[in-house]
Amino acid sequence: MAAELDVRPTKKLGQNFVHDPNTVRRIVDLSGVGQGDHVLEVGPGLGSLTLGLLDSGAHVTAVEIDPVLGERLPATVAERAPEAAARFTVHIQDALKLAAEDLADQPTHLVANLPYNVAVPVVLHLLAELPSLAHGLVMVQTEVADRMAAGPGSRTYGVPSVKLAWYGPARKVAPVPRAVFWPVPNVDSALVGFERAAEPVSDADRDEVFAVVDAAFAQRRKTLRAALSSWAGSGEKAEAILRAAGVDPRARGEQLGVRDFAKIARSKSLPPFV
Ligand SMILES: C[S@@+](CC[C@H](N)C(=O)[O-])C[C@H]1O[C@@H](n2cnc3c(N)ncnc32)[C@H](O)[C@@H]1O
Repeated sequence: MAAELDVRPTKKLGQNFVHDPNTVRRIVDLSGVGQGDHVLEVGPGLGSLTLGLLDSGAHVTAVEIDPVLGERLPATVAERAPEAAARFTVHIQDALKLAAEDLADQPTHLVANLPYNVAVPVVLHLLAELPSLAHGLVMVQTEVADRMAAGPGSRTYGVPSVKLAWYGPARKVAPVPRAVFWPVPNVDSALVGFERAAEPVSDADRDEVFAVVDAAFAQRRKTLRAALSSWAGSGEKAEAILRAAGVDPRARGEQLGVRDFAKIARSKSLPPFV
């Protein structure tokens, strides 16, 4: 298909296309999407996953940054799946700038083979921007999949793990061999599934919680007392906030779960710290 379109994939946009129909079927099956579901696909590229998603009976809204690829998609769908054309929409746009009001419907599922360099920012942006998004299955670089799904205490636990956990649970679903892509990337891939939790983790302000997480992991080898001293205003203040939150000031960020980070943020927003 790529040769037919005279496409020259660019590394900058993470353009590695899945050409294996079994992999497409597997992703669609694992995503659980079907008749009547509303799917958001980021980076449809040449449309192999798009066609698989449409084949399930789902409505698909695709967001593609590359106009050369995006402008071809309606014709590809009309030719390969004419019965599904009415269930397909494409926006030629940066997914990192997508806003709820750009979309005519409210997607419930994110299913995507993501551009690897922006995979985590895209997922976090869409979860923040689209409250209707309840389920996700995304293909990312294996190391990123490990970071997204890691729990406290693990070597790969970090900012992506905690921020994703703010929205709900994430898990590494399956590895994907590099041979299914064209061009073949020099990294391995994996599928990550995530769900939005029915109840928020905490009523703390998300931006405040994320600020604590960023500060704690910016110096992950340091104790929380030291790592949070600038965020709090001083080491003494950091220690008092941590104690009020019931968190040991000598602990490190990598030992805390998302609820602990939320308690720390809450604690700073309450007297005597405000
Ligand atoms: C890994 S390829 C996946 C292509 C296709 N879904 C597949 O599986 O064959 C990533 C796609 O995301 C697009 N892309 C890159 N950055 C993007 C962004 N910020 N917003 C939307 N699409 C983007 C690329 O142009 C490319 O088509």
